[in-house]
Amino acid sequence: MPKIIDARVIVTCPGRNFVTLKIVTEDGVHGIGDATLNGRELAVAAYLQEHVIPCLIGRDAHKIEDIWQFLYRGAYWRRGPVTMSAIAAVDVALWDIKAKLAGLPLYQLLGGASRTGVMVYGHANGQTVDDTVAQAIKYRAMGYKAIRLQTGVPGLNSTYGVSKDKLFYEPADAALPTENIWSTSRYLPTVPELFATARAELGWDVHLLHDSHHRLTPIEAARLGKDLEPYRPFWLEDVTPAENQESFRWIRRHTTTPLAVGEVFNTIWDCKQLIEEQLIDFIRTTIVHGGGITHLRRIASLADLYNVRTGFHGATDLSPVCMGAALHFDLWVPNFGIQEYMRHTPETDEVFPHAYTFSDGELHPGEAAGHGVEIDEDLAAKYPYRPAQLPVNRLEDGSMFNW
Ligand SMILES: O=C(O)[C@@H](O)[C@@H](O)[C@H](O)[C@H](O)CO
Ligand SMILES: [Mg+2]
Repeated sequence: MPKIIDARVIVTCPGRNFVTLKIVTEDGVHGIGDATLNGRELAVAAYLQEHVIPCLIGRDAHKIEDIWQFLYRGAYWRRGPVTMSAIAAVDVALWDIKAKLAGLPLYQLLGGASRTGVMVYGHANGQTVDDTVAQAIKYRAMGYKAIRLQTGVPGLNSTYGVSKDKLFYEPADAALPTENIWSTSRYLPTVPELFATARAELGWDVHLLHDSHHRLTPIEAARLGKDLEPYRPFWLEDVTPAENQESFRWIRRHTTTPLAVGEVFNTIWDCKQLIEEQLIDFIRTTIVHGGGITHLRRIASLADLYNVRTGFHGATDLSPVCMGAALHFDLWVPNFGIQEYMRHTPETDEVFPHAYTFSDGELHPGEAAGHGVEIDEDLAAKYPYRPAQLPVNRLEDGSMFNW
């Protein structure tokens, strides 16, 4: 058996913080998994270091399912983003090892390729509608077949998704949370205007998406969905918080705009009702926050029964390790929808050399054995951890709101 003899947590900040778990077996094969939880990185690092790693030493790296169940059931305290990100890191590192030992790219172990490439969407953003559409035109020229449009809201200093960097967006911008101001009434009219201009300029041969970042009530979301129907969006993302899964019934009753949700979910229990009642069209939970490949596979299989497709989260805080693993999953999963692809900084790409490549609006995980992503530990050590938290939002009258 490939016995686990060492496991270590690597925290590095090549432009932003990433937590990576490296597991090493007796015969020298190693695997890595992403454990990054934006703004709460060290909680996962400590969970792994103090509570998980001691349990891994001496185990058979091939027993992925048994180790998953051990960590999930064995903790007694189930679910939650910290626990599930830690389990995901172990799971992905073990899948990496298994595929390396088999000498195969990971997607072959999952069931082989179901498609030739993974359609991705880019994140076009700008202060004004015209700036955003100009960015979208650039994405189109780069070959993207799907583009998410985010624009500034007149009268608000900043809003989710709008930044000075155009290929990546980094919201965790300070050691303590930045305070933003939010107004739903100012925001709501901007999106249909953005989509009308985008359709006029870009035409219909491109998928357009939008993220409301959990800021609407169900009935406001229903209104936005109806207003966008003429522009045929690919999806509206995270329109309302989903702790109460039933609330999506209200949106569903009023609009045919497809709905995507779930980047903050961490288990199948967060989306069971949403899927079984067909209240959503795309599930966004990704490998690192959803318990790894082993658990995501269960979510995707349930979703497949109800015509819900995958649309994994892929912002900059999901490390190249998560992206690599997600792309193997995407290439295989029968009910694939789309994959978010926000590029990493050149420094991040250097710390995490990877086999995945982009061309013609699609990513491909590559043919390297394993998931195809490595970490350069010497380089990683040159970028020490920097405290950074996500922003918060207040309404114009000072009330705390969802960011
Ligand atoms: O869809 C997305 O990419 C997001 O909603 C993220 O930008 C999200 O805000 C960050 O991943 C939070 O860490
Ligand atoms: Mg989002």
